[in-house]
Order: sequence, then structure tokens, then C-alpha cells
Amino acid sequence: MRSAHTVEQVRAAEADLMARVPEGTLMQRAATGLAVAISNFLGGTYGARVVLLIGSGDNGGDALYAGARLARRGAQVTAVLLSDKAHRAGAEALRTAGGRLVTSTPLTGPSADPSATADPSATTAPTAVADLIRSADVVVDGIVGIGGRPGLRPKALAVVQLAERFGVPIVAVDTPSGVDVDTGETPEPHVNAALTITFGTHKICHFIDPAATACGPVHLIDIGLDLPPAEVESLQTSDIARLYPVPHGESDKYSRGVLGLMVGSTQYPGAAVIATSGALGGPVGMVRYVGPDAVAEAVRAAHPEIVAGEGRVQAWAIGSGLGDELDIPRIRELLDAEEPVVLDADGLKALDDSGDHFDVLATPHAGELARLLDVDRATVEAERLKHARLAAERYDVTVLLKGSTTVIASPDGQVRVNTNATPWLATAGAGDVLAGLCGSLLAAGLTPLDAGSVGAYLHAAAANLASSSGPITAMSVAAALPEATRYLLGG
Ligand SMILES: NC(=O)C1=CN([C@@H]2O[C@H](COP(=O)(O)OP(=O)(O)OC[C@H]3O[C@@H](n4cnc5c(N)ncnc54)[C@H](O)[C@@H]3O)[C@@H](O)[C@H]2O)[C@@H](O)CC1
Ligand SMILES: Nc1ncnc2c1ncn2[C@@H]1O[C@H](COP(=O)(O)OP(=O)(O)O)[C@@H](O)[C@H]1O
Ligand SMILES: [K+]
Repeated sequence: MRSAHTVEQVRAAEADLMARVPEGTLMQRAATGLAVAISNFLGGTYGARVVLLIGSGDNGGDALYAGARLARRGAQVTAVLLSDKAHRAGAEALRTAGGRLVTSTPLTGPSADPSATADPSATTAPTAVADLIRSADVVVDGIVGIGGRPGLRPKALAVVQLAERFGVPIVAVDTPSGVDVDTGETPEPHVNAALTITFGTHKICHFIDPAATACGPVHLIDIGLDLPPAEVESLQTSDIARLYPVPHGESDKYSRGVLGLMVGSTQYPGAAVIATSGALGGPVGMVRYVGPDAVAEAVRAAHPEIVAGEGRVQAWAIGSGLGDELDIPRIRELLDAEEPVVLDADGLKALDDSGDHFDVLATPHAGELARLLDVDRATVEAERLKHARLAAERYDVTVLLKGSTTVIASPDGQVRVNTNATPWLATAGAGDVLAGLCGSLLAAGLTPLDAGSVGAYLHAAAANLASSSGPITAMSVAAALPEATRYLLGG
């Protein structure tokens, strides 16, 4: 399990550890890891041209000390000081190691900081910031970390835009500057990193879009923090193996779980076929299809394994592709019954905020969640964690908000995020596969939170396997589920 903690939790853990170790230890641990990661990113250190963007706090301190280490190993390191309060000892360490320090104004380019530079010639012949950035192999973002508010100040924005314009990769220290660290929101301009090196634990912005995309891959350096339970978690391969309901010697098709599927319609028969494929690619022992005869025939033609018509089930998946054939009173009956339910797409219209629905897993995309909360879609997309939590609380259901990063929020406040999907998964019917798969996991006995998070992980893993960086169809994702599962279970 990967964990993401809030800034407040990180600060408390840091204070606790700092009281027990010599001053500066944590920053040295962070800077050492950062220097190694930058060197690995560059594929070597000697002769590499490294530009550090330095703000006013300890984030800049990390970058300066890492820069000093790189300079000692032969890199040409220049720090652009964006604030006159840059970390003094870090700046001194860089200067001593042979690095250069310059100050910057957005329009006139840099001028050497006479109090900080080791190179007196730099005062008389400053290189323009643009030239510095253009010829850099990497730009290191030490503007702000967990102390930052969203947005970049004009000087920082100008330099970051130069790096973007010249296509120079940016490695972010702890967090890409400008994002909202505790929510993953990006209301203001921010750094888009090629790689983010973080310390102690992940932060929420590393997991939740749009900020997660701005982080690029995230590499975690252990600095020895002792942390409380996380606000947000993200399952890893070992968690899938731990949580997946693997059958055993005594299992039969009923004990493995029977799923009822109330999906698809004469308007959208394909949704029924696709959701059934997703369900059969999961752990369930049997699938019962409930719907119009013509649709049941289409499902049976694709999947002779299914049983058509009602009967005992351990869970329901309801809603994908129901279109106009939505029977809201019947769906409400099933929501109130004791079997857990995955509620998808059109079925979400049956949700009301009166009942106790703790065993329901609702699987909206941003547009559907926006309708449930009576806000617009762009608002949900910009503030994904907030709105997933809000809906979980208001409707007393576990909410799985689909998207490039999928957020699963349970009504008791637990949140999991799936970050391993490929954008190729944004294809018609992919949501139907997920609904069937999550239903399968619920029927096999997982809680809505586990079913949603294991389902999202397997769905994305199957998509990656089917895609290999090329186009996929929903059916090819479903078809890849058994192989992806086998791989993740270590088979
Ligand atoms: N907390 C920890 O466990 C550790 C923190 N370390 C580093 O320290 C960082 C936190 O340092 P600080 O608390 O000094 O804070 P930052 O360096 O993140 O920010 C410094 C200051 O920048 C100003 N600021 C805020 N928003 C801004 C914006 N949008 N544009 C420009 N300036 C802005 C504020 O005055 C803020 O206090 C971490 O991100 C990490 O890089 C590491 O040295 C190791 C351990
Ligand atoms: N940019 C993206 N990157 C990765 N996965 C995505 C992206 N956009 C959407 N997805 C995933 O693709 C699936 C699309 O589901 P959905 O929106 O319900 O489509 P449909 O209704 O056509 O089935 C979801 O699992 C979602 O998380
Ligand atoms: K940063």
C-alpha cells in the first residue's frame, strides 16, 4: 500500500523526528536522495548542466544541497535565486562546491548575486536566464514544496515557462511548485514535472489529478519519518494478491459468489455483453443476467456461461446502459435489500440521500457525479477528492469516481486512489467492464472499498496489458482480465 499524508501530518512527524536527530539531518537525507535521483535521471553527473530554481524555504534548501553534491561530482550547477530569502547554508554549500548563484528578474535576465556568487566574473558578464535554461540538461524545481500555496509568482512563472518552451525536463523537489498539495487541485499555474522526488511519504497531490499528472512519475525517498494512518492510500501489486478472493479446495460456484447483472437494454445491448465480460473476468462463480429477452439472447450468444433470469445472488451490478428502460422503483428495492450493489451510469439516477446505503458502490464519471451533486462537470474534474468525499457522505455510499486517476471514497472517510491506468482506457464501454468486474468482486465478498479499489487496479492492469501503448476496445480489456489477474497473483 502506498500512503499519502497531509501537510499537517508530515510537519508533525518531521517535528517529532527532528527533536531526536542532529539539526539538519533530515534535509541532508532528502538532499542525498535527491542528488542520486537527479543523477539517475540524467544518466550521469559529470559535465551535466543543472539549473536549480530556488524559492524562499526548505524546498530550495533541499535543491541547493543536492546541487552541491552534484557540483562536487562534476556537474555544472547554477542556482537561480527567485527570492532574496533563499536558504543561506544551502547557498553557501553550493558555492563552496563550485556552483554558481544568480538572481533573476523575468525580463532582464539574471544578474549575479554579489553576496552569494563564488564567481566574480558573473557580476560583470551575466548569462541571460533564457540561455541558461536553453542549454540545461535538467531544471530542478526547488521553488516551493509543502509550504507552498497554489500558483507561481511572476518571476518563477517566467522561468518555468522558459523551461517548457525549450523542452528542458523539470525534476520537482517534493512537489511540483504551484499545485495544491493537500487536494491535488491546480487552480493556478504550476510546474509540470518529468519526475518528482518526494521525501518521507507521498503527499495527496502525488495521487490525485489534475496534480498527479503534473508530478510525472513519483520517487519516494525514505527519511525515517514515523507517520500516523494515511488520509489517502493507493493499492500496489502485493495488496491485490492479499485482497483478491482466490478460490480454495472447498469452493463451489455458489460459495465463490453469484452476481446479478441488471445492465443493458434494447437501446444499448452492447453494455450488457461488455459488463458480463467484465464480471466473468473477475472472481465470481456465476453470473445471472436480468433484462429484456432479446438482450439476454445477445449476452448468451457472447457468453454461454451466463444464466438468464432472476435467482439468488450475493451482489448486484446495476445500471450500465439501461437507458430509457430504467426501472427506478425496482432499483431502489434492490438498493434497500441486503445484497451489496454496484450502481453505475443510468442506475445512479435511482440514488437518493435518504437511505442507509453503506453496502453500495456507486461508479460515476465526473459528469454523473456532477449531476448527483448539482454542480458542473468542470468543478468535479478540478476538485476530484473533495467531490468524491462529498458524495460519499451525502449519499452514504462508497463512491468510485472514474477518470485518469480513479478516486474511491467510502462514507467513513477512507480514500483510495488508483493511478496506474492508461489514457487508452478512455474508450466507450470501459466503464461497463469496470462495473461488471466490481460487481464480481462484491459478490465474492469484498467490501465496497476493496471491490472498488481492487477492481480499478485490475481494470487498469488489464488495459495496460491489452494496450501495450496502442488502441484498445472495452472487450479487449475484459479479455485481458484473467491474464492480468494471474500475473498479479504471482501465477
Ligand atoms: N517536512 C519534512 O519532513 C521535510 C521537508 N523538507 C523540505 O522542506 C520543504 C518545506 O519547506 P518550507 O516549510 O520551508 O516551505 P517551502 O519551501 O515549501 O515554501 C517556502 C515559503 O514559500 C512561500 N510561498 C508559499 N507559496 C508560494 C508560492 N506559490 N510562490 C512562492 N512562494 C511561496 C511561503 O512563504 C512558504 O513558507 C518540503 O517540501 C521539503 O522539500 C526536507 O528538507 C526534508 C524533511
Ligand atoms: N485519461 C484517462 N486515463 C486513464 N483512464 C481513463 C482516462 N479517462 C477515463 N479513464 C477510465 O476509462 C473508463 C471510462 O469509463 P466511462 O467514463 O464510464 O466510459 P463508458 O461509459 O463509455 O464505459 C473508466 O474506468 C475511467 O477511469
Ligand atoms: K518543488
